Amino acid sequence: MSPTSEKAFPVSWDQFHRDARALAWRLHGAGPFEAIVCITRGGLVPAAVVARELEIRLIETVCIASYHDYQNQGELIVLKEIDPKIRALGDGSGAGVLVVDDLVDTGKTARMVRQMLPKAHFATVYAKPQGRPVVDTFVTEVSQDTWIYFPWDMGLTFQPPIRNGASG
Ligand SMILES: O=P(O)(O)OC[C@H]1O[C@H](OP(=O)(O)OP(=O)(O)O)[C@H](O)[C@@H]1O
Ligand SMILES: O=c1[nH]c(=O)c2nc[nH]c2[nH]1
Ligand SMILES: [Mg+2]
Repeated sequence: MSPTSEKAFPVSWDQFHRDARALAWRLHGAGPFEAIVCITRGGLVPAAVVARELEIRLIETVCIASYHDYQNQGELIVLKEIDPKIRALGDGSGAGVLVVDDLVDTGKTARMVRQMLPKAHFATVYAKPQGRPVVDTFVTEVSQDTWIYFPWDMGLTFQPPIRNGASG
């Protein structure tokens, strides 16, 4: 993602819950899934909603960080690998495993997890065009020059009146 995204796409908790539930509806016909692997930290929230809706109770994490400095992507760091018991599912291919993240942007994070679980089903709530080919199921696409603002990263602040020069 470029250091200064031109467009902002702010998402409230309510909207995120609706979108994550819409993702669960789409995934309902794509399973069954034996386990969820969520890509932390962003994948934790949609994974909780999807796990509840699809009644999946076996949840694993793969911990990857790459946006160390706000909108600048750096080196991908794997802080925790997938448990070998989960990697062994589907004869070691990841078949029957659902990988969940909040979004794909460049697709680098998802591609790295795909190498670990080649036949897993990849699902994100939001997708940008560069990352879209890496995911099997998503809910909403936004343009590449949009930054998605998640509710866990935001707080309530005063908004100046539009007439005083507030930007959209
Ligand atoms: O498609 P990409 O360009 O690889 O970007 C997408 C990834 O970036 C964000 O994670 P981040 O590295 O910021 O860590 P976090 O989930 O802990 O916030 C987001 O949650 C995705 O996992
Ligand atoms: O909060 C975020 N919003 C984004 O649009 C994005 N892209 C990569 N990582 C991201 N994190
Ligand atoms: Mg993430």
